[in-house]
Amino acid sequence: MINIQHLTKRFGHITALDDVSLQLEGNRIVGLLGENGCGKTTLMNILAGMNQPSDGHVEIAGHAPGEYTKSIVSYLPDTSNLPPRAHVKSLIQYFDDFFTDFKPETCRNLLEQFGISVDARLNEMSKGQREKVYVALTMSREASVYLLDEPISGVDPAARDHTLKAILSAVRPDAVMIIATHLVADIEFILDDAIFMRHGKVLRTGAVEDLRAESHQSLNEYFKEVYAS
Ligand SMILES: Nc1ncnc2c1ncn2[C@@H]1O[C@H](COP(=O)(O)OP(=O)(O)OP(=O)(O)O)[C@@H](O)[C@H]1O
Repeated sequence: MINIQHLTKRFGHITALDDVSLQLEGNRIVGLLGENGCGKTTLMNILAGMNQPSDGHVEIAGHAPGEYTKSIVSYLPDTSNLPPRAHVKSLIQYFDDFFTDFKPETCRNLLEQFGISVDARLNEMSKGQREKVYVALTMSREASVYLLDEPISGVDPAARDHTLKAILSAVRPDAVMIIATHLVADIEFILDDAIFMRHGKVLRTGAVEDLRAESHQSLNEYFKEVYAS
């Protein structure tokens, strides 16, 4: 589904991504993990068609990121550009007008599970509630690729499991979902694969089950060990 070959992204003298190659199949949930500034958001932005590679090659379902891939990629960026004064119901309408694969009923259902009224305004909500609105909107597209950048960092720990289960209930079975996060302990139970990044490079990649078996520890413990060294 996603083929990345020798991808490099430079911002002036900063190399945010350095010769990254990855192949990601459908029907997988992938954790994109690593320290601050290691290139996770840059990679997501390139896959979402919001930023251009400096070098290398990216294909999603056989197409370079652009108009077509935007129609099959549902992206939840780490900072929202949705109008803060908008009511949730207007955002549902906006997504419905803009994305042909958007399912308003799925969105209302998710919001109900999160206990969020469609009459509420974004700027009247807490950070965690706003994140849940963004999750509901993003997951209500019948996309082939879901890109979630820190989707639950503002959600309180007690509600994270519930939010992640709601995400899982909405993801299309043949889709690939990439979740960039620092919250490895909270999220590892839903991951099939993990990508560890450092300084713009892929440090380690593999099935979470294999990483746990090889290291004899949880993904979170293994993650801490790798980044402590
Ligand atoms: N528009 C930009 N202009 C200049 N440098 C940038 C830009 N975007 C990202 N960078 C730099 O590229 C590197 C990677 O940033 P990126 O946001 O991809 O990291 P990240 O892994 O998502 O970090 P975090 O976990 O803190 O969100 C950093 O050194 C950052 O300063």
